[in-house]
Amino acid sequence: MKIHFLGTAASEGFPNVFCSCEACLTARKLGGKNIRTRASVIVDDTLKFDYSADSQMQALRDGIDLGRIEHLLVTHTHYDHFYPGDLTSRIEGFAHGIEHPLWIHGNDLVMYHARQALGKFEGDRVRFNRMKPFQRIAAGSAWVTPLHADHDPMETCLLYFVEKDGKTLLYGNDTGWFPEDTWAWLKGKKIDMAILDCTHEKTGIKQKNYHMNADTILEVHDIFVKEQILGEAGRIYVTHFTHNSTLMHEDWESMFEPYGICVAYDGLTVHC
Ligand SMILES: Nc1ccn([C@@H]2O[C@H](COP(=O)(O)O)[C@@H](O)[C@H]2O)c(=O)n1
Repeated sequence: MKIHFLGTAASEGFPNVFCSCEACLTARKLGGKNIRTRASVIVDDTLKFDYSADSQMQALRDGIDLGRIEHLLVTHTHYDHFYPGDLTSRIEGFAHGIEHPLWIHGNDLVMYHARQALGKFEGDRVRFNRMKPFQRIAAGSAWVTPLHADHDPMETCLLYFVEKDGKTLLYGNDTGWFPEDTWAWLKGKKIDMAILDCTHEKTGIKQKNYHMNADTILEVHDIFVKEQILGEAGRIYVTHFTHNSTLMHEDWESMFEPYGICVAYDGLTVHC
C-alpha cells in the first residue's frame, strides 16, 4: 500500500494561524516539516481518511487528483475531520471527467451530515454507507473494519483497520487509549503499519483518554511488540500533533527514534 500523509496536525493546525505562542512562532520561522495541516491520509490514491476544509489545498500542494478517490472513510464529524460541503466540488456540473461515485463511509452522525450536504446528489457522484463497529466491508480491493475509538463520548468515533494486497494498516486517530473491545479485536491480528494519534507530549499518563500522548504511544508500541501485533517489519507512524505540545518535528523524531517509531509530516509518502 502507498500511504500519503496529507495532513498531520490537531484541529487548530500547526502553527495555529491565530496563535503567537512560542511553538507557533518557532514553527513559522522554521517552516518545512513544522507546517502541519489537518489530519488526513490517502491510500493508493483511491481511499482517503477524513475530509477537512484543508483537503483542497493539500491536494493542490501535493499534486493529487481527488477525483480518483473511490472511498472516503470518516472517523468522526469534528470539523477538522469532516467538512462535507466542500465535496460539492465533485458533483455534476462542478466537476467533469468523474466516472465513479465517491462512497462516503462513517457513523450515523457522519451519514446525517453527509446527506444534509450532499443527499440530493446521491447516485453517480456520491453514495453513502453507514459503518457499524467491527463489521467488515469491501471497499474496492480493500477490506475495511471500523473499530471503536475513545474520543468524543457524544459520538461513535471510529478507527479503521484496512487489509489490502496482503498488507494491513491501522488508521488510529482521533483516539485516546483504545477501548477494551478494540484491544480484544486487535489481539492476534498482524499490523504492517499503524498510524496513531500523538496529539500531546509526555505527561506521565499512559492510558490517556480522548487523545493519545507520547507516553500512550510508547505503551501501545510496547503492547503491540509484546503481543506480536506489530511484526518485525511493522511500523508505527505518529501524527495529529498540537502546538500546545511545544515540540518541533525534530524533537518528536529524537523522542521516538530509539523505539523505531516514525514521525509523520505533511506530504510524506511511504509504502507498507
Ligand atoms: N482545553 C483544551 C483546549 C485545547 N485543546 C487542544 O485541542 C486540540 C485537540 O483536539 P482536537 O480533537 O480538536 O484536535 C489540541 O490542539 C489541544 O491542545 C485541548 O485539548 N483542551
